[in-house]
Amino acid sequence: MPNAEPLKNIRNIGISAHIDSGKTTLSERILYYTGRIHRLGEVHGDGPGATMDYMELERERGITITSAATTVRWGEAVINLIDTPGHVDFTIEVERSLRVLDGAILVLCAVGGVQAQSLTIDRQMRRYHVPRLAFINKMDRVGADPFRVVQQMKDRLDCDAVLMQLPIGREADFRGVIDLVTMEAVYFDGPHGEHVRREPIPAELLESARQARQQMLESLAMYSDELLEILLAEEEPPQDLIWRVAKAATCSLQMTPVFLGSAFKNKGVQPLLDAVVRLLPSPLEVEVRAIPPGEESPSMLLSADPAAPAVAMAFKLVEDPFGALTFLRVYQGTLTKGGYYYNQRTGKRERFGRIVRMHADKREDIDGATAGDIVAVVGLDAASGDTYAESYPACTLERMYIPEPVIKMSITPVERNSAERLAKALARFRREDPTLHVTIDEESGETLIAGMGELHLDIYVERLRREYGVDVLVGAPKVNYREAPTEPTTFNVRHRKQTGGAGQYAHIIGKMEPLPEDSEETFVFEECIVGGRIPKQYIPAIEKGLRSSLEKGPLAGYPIVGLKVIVEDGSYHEVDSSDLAFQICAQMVMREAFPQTRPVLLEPIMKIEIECPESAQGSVVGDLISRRGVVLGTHSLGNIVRIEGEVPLAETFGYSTTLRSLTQGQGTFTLEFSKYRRVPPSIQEEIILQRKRSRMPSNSGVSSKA
Ligand SMILES: Nc1nc2c(ncn2[C@@H]2O[C@H](COP(=O)(O)OP(=O)(O)OP(=O)(O)O)[C@@H](O)[C@H]2O)c(=O)[nH]1
Repeated sequence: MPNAEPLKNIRNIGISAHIDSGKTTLSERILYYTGRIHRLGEVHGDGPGATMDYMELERERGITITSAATTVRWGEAVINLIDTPGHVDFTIEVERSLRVLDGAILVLCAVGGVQAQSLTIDRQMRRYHVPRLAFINKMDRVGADPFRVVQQMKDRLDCDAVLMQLPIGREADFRGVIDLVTMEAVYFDGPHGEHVRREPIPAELLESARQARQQMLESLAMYSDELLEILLAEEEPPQDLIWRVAKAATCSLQMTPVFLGSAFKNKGVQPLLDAVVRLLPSPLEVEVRAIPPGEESPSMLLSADPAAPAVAMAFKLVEDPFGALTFLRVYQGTLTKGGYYYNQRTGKRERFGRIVRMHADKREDIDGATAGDIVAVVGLDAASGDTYAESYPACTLERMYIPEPVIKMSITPVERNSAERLAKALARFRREDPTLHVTIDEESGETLIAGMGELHLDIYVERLRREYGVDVLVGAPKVNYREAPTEPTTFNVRHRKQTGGAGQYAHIIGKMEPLPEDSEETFVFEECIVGGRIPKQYIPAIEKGLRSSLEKGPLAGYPIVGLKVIVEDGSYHEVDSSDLAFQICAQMVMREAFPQTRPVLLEPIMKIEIECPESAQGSVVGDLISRRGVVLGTHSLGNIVRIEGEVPLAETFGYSTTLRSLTQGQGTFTLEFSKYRRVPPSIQEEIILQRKRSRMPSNSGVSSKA
């Protein structure tokens, strides 16, 4: 029978955070304390590696590349746990996970505090309205300061972070936590901290615990008149009221409760799991709306009733030696083994022959799953974000936000006979990761891969070698520039072809202008033709002709963005006008008029965050400025400094090598696409010249630099 767990006991949570904050180590401890594994594997070191980093590459590089999913039990609760990567280049994994989860744990380093990726994760959690707890990890490290991290959460994440615990001891002396709700000291005994021991608070900490509790209660009272009145009457609030108020404020995203620990030193994990159950919502408490057929907005409220028609969303595709696995979140009704369900994108009816519950890379067969559950189905022909339902058309769930790629590079198989394996591998990666784009360069015939950053593409090059035995030569990374208008212009273009056979006639008059800088659109088409000067039937052909010309701009063949075209007038011929004639005329409009808008090249600007020893700050900042970068802020964290800035993507290739040498290997950085900005004129000329050279035929006798 489908999952018999009462929905109120299910928690679907993700663990997300900045690189190296300890998500995988925390996941490992959770698996251990919930009895899913009986041996702790460390992310680094010579052991077999952490269970959740099951890909060999993850074990070697000690990083989490793909989201691993697993289900654990904690008391009465069933927790579906997704461990997500911390690298901004794998943001799609985080997007995907947060999209289908009901709550999250935001892991922060007690030393590093709020770092670049924390900001990205925070934005993603808000985008998908995901309530979250914060776990300040690495409390055992030198320089651990939870109060500074809480203040950073308030300042940089603009969230009401409320400490629910106090540390007992600091750094190497970190021994446990004080539970400010129950006012108890909590210790973690045994070789792996598996025995939780609650004691009275040590006398020397009692006063600070009382003050911290008062601070916590006053913060919570902002969300509850009932609690406020009790505090004003100077009475002792009941614990269940404190938890109830904290849960309501957390689920409404008004507050972020903060817990402390050291996953590596096996401290603080069990109270965090208690908080997941107490403070994060069950699927019953999360309102999910779907988009009815033919509509734009999610107006259809889904029901958790197991008897309602099934609705589920595919959020992750993984192909492994046993076949294609599609991870699904069930939003309504029940999925049953052997049942048939329709893909709402393709309309195809598919049989769910095998339904499994996942534990990292192992699978457990089940007979079905109900609303709220996260399971995987074997052998579906799905794409990330697809909705499945019992009928067609039934509804679709909102699509995920898929960021555009900002960098591309060519890949050429070293051995000609591996071309087929290369194509198969890229098709698989593409299905799993919609932010990976694969195209063929029309001029060179090379295979181009495009993604979210150098690391994102490097990982795929490495996976090609390891998983498919395909070695590739990688071309220099190329920046996805854009071409944008800077001034308005008018146009009056006539297309007439009267040679033998059917003639062609089309005439379009109008204007084009730049879109506002902050516009989310890349192209807007409007028409305000009166009196049938151009019959309405030809308007779609005009738009089609204009859009077909956006792909290659006149400066250097890059896509055109930020353009608005308004067709105001024109004329047509009863016999010679046609869709084709107006489509050709529209292409002529772009060829003739767009250059008059004084277009410029735009380049992707990356948000960069660097952490390095204070002693290297001068040389790191100097190098960043030499890359046309700007420093937006620096924050001192003891002997480490965090430098925040912006830098053109084109100036960041190979930056990891430079940073390593500038900081004797101590520096780390994250790069995340921020916006497009105009290229300086001198560099624009150079890019256009290079582009022209690369397009010249090789026997042109003109030497072309690499
Ligand atoms: N001192 C200390 N080190 C920790 C703690 N938790 C994790 N680490 C170490 O920090 C490093 C990164 O840990 P991971 O668990 O891989 O971090 P992650 O966030 O999963 O990393 P990515 O997924 O690659 O972003 C490893 O060397 C861990 O052993 C902790 O509580 N204290």
